[in-house]
Amino acid sequence: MSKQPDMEHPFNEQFEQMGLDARARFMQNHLCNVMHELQGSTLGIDNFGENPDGSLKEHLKRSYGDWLPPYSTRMRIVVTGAAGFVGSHLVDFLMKRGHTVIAIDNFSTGYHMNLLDWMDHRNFELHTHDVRNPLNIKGKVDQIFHLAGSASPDECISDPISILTTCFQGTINMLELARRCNARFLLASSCGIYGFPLWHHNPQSENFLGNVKTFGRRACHDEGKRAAESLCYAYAKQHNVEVRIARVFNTFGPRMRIDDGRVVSTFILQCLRGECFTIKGDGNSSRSLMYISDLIDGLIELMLSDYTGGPMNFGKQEEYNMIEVTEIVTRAVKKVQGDKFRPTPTSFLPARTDDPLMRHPDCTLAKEQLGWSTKVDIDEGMLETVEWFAAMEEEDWLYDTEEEEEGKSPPDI
Ligand SMILES: O=C(O)[C@H]1O[C@H](OP(=O)(O)OP(=O)(O)OC[C@H]2O[C@@H](n3ccc(=O)[nH]c3=O)[C@H](O)[C@@H]2O)[C@H](O)[C@@H](O)[C@@H]1O
Repeated sequence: MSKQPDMEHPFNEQFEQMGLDARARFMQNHLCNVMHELQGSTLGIDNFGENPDGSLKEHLKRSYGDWLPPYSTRMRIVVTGAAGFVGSHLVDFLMKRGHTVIAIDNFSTGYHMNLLDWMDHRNFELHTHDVRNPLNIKGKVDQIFHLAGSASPDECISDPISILTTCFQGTINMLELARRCNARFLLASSCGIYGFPLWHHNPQSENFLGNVKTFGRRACHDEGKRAAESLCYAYAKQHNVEVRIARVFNTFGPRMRIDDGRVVSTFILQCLRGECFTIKGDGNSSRSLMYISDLIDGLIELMLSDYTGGPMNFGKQEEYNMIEVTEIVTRAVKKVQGDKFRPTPTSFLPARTDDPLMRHPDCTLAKEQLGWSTKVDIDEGMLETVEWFAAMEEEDWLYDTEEEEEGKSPPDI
C-alpha cells in the first residue's frame, strides 16, 4: 500500500508552512495517489486510457491540465542533482507525466524546498547522497539523468577539488549504476568544455574542440566536464552503456541559487534591492541566456532520441552583452515593482580572470536531430524569474539546507 494522507491530521506542520500554490499542488498529489489506488494501485497516469468509459481519463485531464506523458510507458527514472535549479525543474516535468522519480542530491547546493511539491507523492523517492560515493539501486531503472555537480563561478575558486572530483568520480559511479541497471544515461555537460572561445570560434558548434587550460580559474569545471564526457564514451564502448550528452549553455529561471555569483541571479537581486549592478570588465563580454523550460524540453528530447552521434549543444541563439543584461533585468523588475521601482546605478569592476569573452551556441544539430529550438522570449523568461525572486525575497528566503552525513557507507536504495 502506498503512502496515504494521514486522515486524522491532514494539515501537518509542513503543510502549514507552505504558500497557497504549494498547498494546492500538495492536495493534487494526494488526489492523484487516491486515483491511482482506485485504478488498481500500479496504474500510472499514462494508463488511464484503460478505464472502461474513459471518464477517469477525462477527469484527470481536467484536474491536471498538461499532465500527459510524452512516453508511451511509465518509467523509473533517476535524477542526480535533483534538488538543484535544473534538477528540480526536470523532476517537476517527469513527475507531472506520471513517472517514478528517484531523486539524488547531497544538498550541498540544492534545496529541499525545490522538491517540496513531491515529498509526499507515491511516485517520488528522495535520497541524500553524494555521487562521489557509489550508489546501488534495487529494481529496474530505465533512465539516469546525471545532473549533480556545481558550476558556480565562485566555487570554482573556493572548492575546485570538490567540483573536479564530483565531475570525475561522480560520473564513474553513476555510469556504473547505469551499467548494472542497463539504464540509458544522460550527462548534463557544459559549454564550459569549450573554454575560452575566440572570435573565429563564434558561435560554438559541437565540432569546436575547445580552448581550455588545465590550470585556469575554471579548469576544475571545464576539464571535469571534459573528463566526464570521455568517461561516457568509454562506458559506451567498453560496457555498451547507452549514453547521451547535453552541452548546456547559460540557463536562467526560478530556483537559481541566489549566492553562486552567476550574472542573472546577481543582477536581479541587485536591481530588486536597489543596489548597484556590478559589471565585471567593460560590459562587452556576452552570453546566450536560455530559459529553464527550453532546456528541460531539450534534455527530455535528447534522452528519448536515438541519436548517438556525439554531444549536443543546448542554448539560446541570441547573444547579449552585460550592459544589455542589466537592461533586460531592469525591464522585468520595473514591471514587478511598479511604482516602487528605483533605477539601479552601474559600477564597473575588474574583469574576472579567465572570463570567456563570449559564449554563443550553434544549435543546428539539436534542431536537425530533435527538432528542438528555444521558444521562450528573454523578456518573458526574465519576468517569470524576477517574479519568483521577488516572492522569495518577501518570504525571507525560506531555504533549508542539509549537509550530507560524511563517512556513510555506500547506500543500497
Ligand atoms: O551557467 C553556466 O552555464 C556557466 O556559468 C558560469 O559561467 P559564466 O558564463 O561565466 O556565467 P556567469 O557567472 O553568469 O557570468 C557571465 C558573465 O557575467 C559577468 N558578470 C557576472 C557576475 C557579475 O556580478 N557581474 C558580471 O559582469 C561575468 O564576468 C561573465 O562575463 C560557470 O562558471 C560555468 O562553468 C557555467 O557553465
